[in-house]
Amino acid sequence: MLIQTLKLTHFRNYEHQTFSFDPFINILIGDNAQGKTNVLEALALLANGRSFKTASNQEMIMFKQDFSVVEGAVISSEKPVTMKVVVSNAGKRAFINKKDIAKLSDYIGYLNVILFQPEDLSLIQGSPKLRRKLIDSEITKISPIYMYNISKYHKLLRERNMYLKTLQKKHASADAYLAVLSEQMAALQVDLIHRRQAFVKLLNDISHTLYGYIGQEESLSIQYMTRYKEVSKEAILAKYEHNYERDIRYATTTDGIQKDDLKIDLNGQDATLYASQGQQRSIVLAIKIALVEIVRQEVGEYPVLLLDDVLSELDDIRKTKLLNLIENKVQTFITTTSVEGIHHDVVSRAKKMYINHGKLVKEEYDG
Ligand SMILES: Nc1ncnc2c1ncn2[C@@H]1O[C@H](COP(=O)(O)OP(=O)(O)OP(=O)(O)O)[C@@H](O)[C@H]1O
Repeated sequence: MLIQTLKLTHFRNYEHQTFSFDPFINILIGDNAQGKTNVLEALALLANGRSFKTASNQEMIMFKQDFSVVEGAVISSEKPVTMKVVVSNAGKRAFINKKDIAKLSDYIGYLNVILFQPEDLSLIQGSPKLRRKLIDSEITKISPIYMYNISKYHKLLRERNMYLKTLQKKHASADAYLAVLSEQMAALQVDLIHRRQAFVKLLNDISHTLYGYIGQEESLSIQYMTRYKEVSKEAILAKYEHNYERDIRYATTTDGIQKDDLKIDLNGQDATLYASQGQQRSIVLAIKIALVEIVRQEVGEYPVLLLDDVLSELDDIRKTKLLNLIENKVQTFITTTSVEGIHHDVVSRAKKMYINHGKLVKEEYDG
């Protein structure tokens, strides 16, 4: 997959700006708060129909404007495709080859991006929510069925929690409606757990090898931890029924995949407790490159890699390993305040774009 051009209209601090990109390495250079990450956000919006920074449409629209437009010319499955997202306060509209696409699941898939930000370095020690978000967003990109089922599950979960509140207020016990919601959620969870397990198995296999390549000696293992001993509709439903009284008392669904997590170990020891800062960086790096590889395996093409200010967080060895692994294979966008610290070979081959106050002020290949 390749992004050839990007056109921004009233997007964040860009009034009107067009970019054309290198098939391999693109470096966006500029001082802080000039609009480098905004470009990556626009690319991810183009790919996924949603921002990685905000759920608010208003935030993406330039101050004092009513809408913003992000358009891109992309090569997907070896064919040229135009993708466009229009953001207004009324919502977002997405277009493929100028055709209005009503369902997000029909829009995504043309362009896959993997984002690596400094925040990702807290993946190991951060809350389980971060790790669930990672697997959910990555599986969603390669599986429209997962995307559909996970959003249906969250809708049911909200509905169930609201209904539990009603029952709590009325001092009522579980009834037929609660049973129906629980049954639907149990069935969906079986499917979602199986898909998460298959994805994490792939992630484990690939990142295990990559972790060794990065130069770490320990053995990395990543497992999906479900709270259910038996993953079947009957067993999950039985757990729900067992919890009815407690759920009503606290007006919340105590069990479910919204509580699951990843178990990350080094040589059999819990990485959240024992991994050093350097080991954690290597684990996250291995996971991110594994995600790139998973897209290639599942979709048949490499995704686009977005490295937001992350190179400065990696030491020279890890930086070199990362760049070697993606070299001449993966279209990559790097944001940085300075090219110092990025290997000279990489810089000289890259297209360098200088950003100042929401404008592309200079672009060049050499130097
Ligand atoms: N809706 C908006 N309208 C106009 N400007 C905006 C909007 N949203 C953000 N900005 C501006 O965008 C700039 C931030 O851009 P961005 O996050 O891309 O910075 P950056 O170049 O990546 O900086 P850093 O190196 O600090 O990460 C800020 O100046 C901010 O005021």
